[in-house]
Amino acid sequence: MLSLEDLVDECKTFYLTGQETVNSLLAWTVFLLAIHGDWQEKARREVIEIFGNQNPHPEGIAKLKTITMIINETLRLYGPSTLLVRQVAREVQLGKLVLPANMDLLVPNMALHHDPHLWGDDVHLFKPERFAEGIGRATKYNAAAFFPFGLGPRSCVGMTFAITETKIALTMILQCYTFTLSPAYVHSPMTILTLRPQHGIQIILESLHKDA
Ligand code: HEM
Repeated sequence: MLSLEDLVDECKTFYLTGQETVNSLLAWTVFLLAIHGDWQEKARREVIEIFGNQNPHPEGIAKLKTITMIINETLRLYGPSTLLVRQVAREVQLGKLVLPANMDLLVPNMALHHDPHLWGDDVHLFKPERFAEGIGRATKYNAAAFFPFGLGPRSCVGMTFAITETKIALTMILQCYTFTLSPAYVHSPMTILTLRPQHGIQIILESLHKDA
């Protein structure tokens, strides 16, 4: 049975892992769409086609193909989680290496997401079309090429919730505004638990509805 302390710990974990991560993902997605106006337009066209100016609903969210590609490409380039931590339970052979028990193992998913051997020479470019045929095709079915939510039995329990939340917020932003990057923006991604823009992301919003 969970003690009160365990319960409080679980609530803190959900707050921390659930809030900052989605916040970062949404911020980086808006940033990338602000500098890639063509993808912003494609995303808006899809949103208007599916929802018009109505609030997003579950059936429509399931149909958002372009937005899904954009979110995956953002998770690849600026995934909120930059590395996973594991502790070796007992001595184990991993390829040519022998890992002793209790060793801390850092698995840098961000390095793999930026590896030109896995993604090609255009690895640093924002190209959501990589994901046009889904994650399997984009990674050539290599599970170690893309795992923004971790891998294995301890992978993120909030993944579907996080992606749905991001889609809802992004849909509502795209329905109301066009946006560009402010000249005040200084590019400086840094990791404090999640990958964040050190100085924030300054965006210039223009309302799509004259009376808004
Ligand atoms: C874009 C958003 C998110 C990203 C990129 C993300 C990423 C991750 C990663 C990489 C892990 C560790 C997996 C591992 O060690 O293999 C994790 C674990 C976890 N995440 Fe998320 N997460 C996100 C959103 C959320 C949300 C919204 C929630 C809850 C509402 C959540 C709850 C958790 C919990 C409870 C764990 C620990 C699972 C365990 O240890 O069994 N995450 N997440």
